[in-house]
Amino acid sequence: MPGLTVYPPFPEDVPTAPLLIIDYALITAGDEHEKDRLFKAARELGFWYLKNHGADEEVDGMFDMGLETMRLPLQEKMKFEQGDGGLSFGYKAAGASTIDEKGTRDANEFLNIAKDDVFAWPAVARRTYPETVNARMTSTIGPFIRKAVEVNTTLINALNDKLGLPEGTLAGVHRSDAHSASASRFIRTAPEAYVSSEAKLLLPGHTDYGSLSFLHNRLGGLQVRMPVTDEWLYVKPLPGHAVCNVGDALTIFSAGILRSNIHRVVPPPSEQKKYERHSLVYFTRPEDSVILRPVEGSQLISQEIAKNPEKNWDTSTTSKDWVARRISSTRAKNYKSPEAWKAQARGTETDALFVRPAVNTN
Ligand SMILES: O=C(O)CCC(=O)C(=O)O
Ligand SMILES: [Fe+2]
Repeated sequence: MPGLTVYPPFPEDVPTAPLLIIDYALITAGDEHEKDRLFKAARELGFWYLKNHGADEEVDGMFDMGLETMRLPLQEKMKFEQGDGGLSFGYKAAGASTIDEKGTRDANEFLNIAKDDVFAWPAVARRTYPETVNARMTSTIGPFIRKAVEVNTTLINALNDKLGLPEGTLAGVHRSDAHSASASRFIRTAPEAYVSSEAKLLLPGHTDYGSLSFLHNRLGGLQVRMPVTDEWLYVKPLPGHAVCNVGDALTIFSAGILRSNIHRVVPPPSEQKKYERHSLVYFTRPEDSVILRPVEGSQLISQEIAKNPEKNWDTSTTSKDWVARRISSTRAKNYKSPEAWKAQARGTETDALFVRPAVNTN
């Protein structure tokens, strides 16, 4: 059975998040007004829809490949389990992650495929994958990853311009031939989880670890937490539109100008609950050895740093370690205590991470 290529009706009475629709064709044509709109979306909500991205066919293929892989026997999939060491490449079984500080297990299966393996194919750069992945490496996964890299690079270059950075500054820390944690992720969540999930959360509130995410949904469930009001609103899937969002690394590179917004996944709304949920993301993450701190060369970023002297945006952490900390700390096997979970599993979602301890003047 192919993936769910139709978009089941989304209920009319459910409030949805007001994401701007950015036209990728205008961005590639260098339209300054559209680039301004992209910059606005990346600063204010950190999420936007992207139309005319040209990846629909590749996305359909990835949904089929993802499902073929998920339908393999669990025992087969477990041969490719991602492990507990902080690398996210490979298969993650349902229940292998925690979704809250009590250690409640998640209900999602993931298939994460490293960009480095796709570009190195048939050589192995990071790890091996199930046969269903190997069989489609050239026909499906390669074309999708190349499109996703192209789209995210174009958006990153547009943001680079609007931040007033010298040309190619951000692209220079996201070179596609350098090793990074960049990867595609296919997610499957069975409808039983919508009722059995203790916390009624499929993915807890989080920010993405990397720079830019290129997400494809057919079923509702994704929610963003609105700035100011803190209200959780569904992101309605729109045919032909990707959902893009800023991750922690772009927030740090820009000293907080770009917004890595908190989001989560809950069961699909009303009638949509009868469907199994599948989603597909491509995460662009910085090169492994890049230290996460504001980049130099932009007046806008320097001014932002000067305006907020209480924030220390220099994490002194490489991208590789940043991602590893966030991934390994949510593995169920690594669960220690509510305090440890809260301290370790979060990124920019605790602004506190970047606030220097108050100086005691008493
Ligand atoms: O499944 C979705 O809609 C979102 C997934 C997500 O936020 C993630 O994998 O980081
Ligand atoms: Fe996410």
